[in-house]
Amino acid sequence: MGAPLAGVTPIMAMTFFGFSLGKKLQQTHPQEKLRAHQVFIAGGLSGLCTAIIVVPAERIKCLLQAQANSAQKRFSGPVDCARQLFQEMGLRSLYRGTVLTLLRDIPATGVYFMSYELMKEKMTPHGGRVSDLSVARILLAGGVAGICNWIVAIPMDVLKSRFQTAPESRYRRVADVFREVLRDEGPRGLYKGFTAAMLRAFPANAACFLGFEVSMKFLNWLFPDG
Ligand SMILES: CC(=O)O[C@H](CC(=O)[O-])C[N+](C)(C)C
Repeated sequence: MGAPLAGVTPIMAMTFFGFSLGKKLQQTHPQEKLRAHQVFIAGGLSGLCTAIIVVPAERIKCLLQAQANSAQKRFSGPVDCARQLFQEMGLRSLYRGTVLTLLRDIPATGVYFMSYELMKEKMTPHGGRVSDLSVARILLAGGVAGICNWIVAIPMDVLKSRFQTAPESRYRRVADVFREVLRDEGPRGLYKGFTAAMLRAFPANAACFLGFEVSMKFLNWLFPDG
């Protein structure tokens, strides 16, 4: 539990940093409202930026989860796992699964932020301000964004987890893992874990966006000109 929790904070910080950078790069002035496809692009950039933390964090998480279900204990914990991977094959081993993570997170994070912004806009009363939305509406928008994110992310997430936990020699290319899942389980195999991901997605992301909005309000109150 400790390791995933310790990983979530920098990942979410990087997620929101990448998104805000993606928005700034497309705006001509700070108040400019972006169109839906521009919000998607900003989210995609966020997915790209987070890969630097997400890939090794998930490689370690997936290996430890796989080990928990087997009799053989190769790693004593996350730090030992990182150390062993690095000693064996350097950064290349820690960053195994980068392509699949990018294929998952660039589109999924684009959809994540786009659906959140669209939901907030749709729920804003005519003539009202998006920034005045109630807590319940922010929770709803965040929860729906989490669901949309996972609908897009799940197939690549299934492939990525398999790829990251397999012995180095098992798959030569990313396409090999895709072919294997389709051959053994059919297209349904790409949606393994769908229900569990959905059950977690709504509350986790509702809370995440509420935390983000509250922190932003607090920071804007502390530094009104910042
Ligand atoms: C795939 C993933 O980590 O999704 C995040 C939401 C969640 O439920 O964990 C969102 N994001 C990729 C934007 C960090």
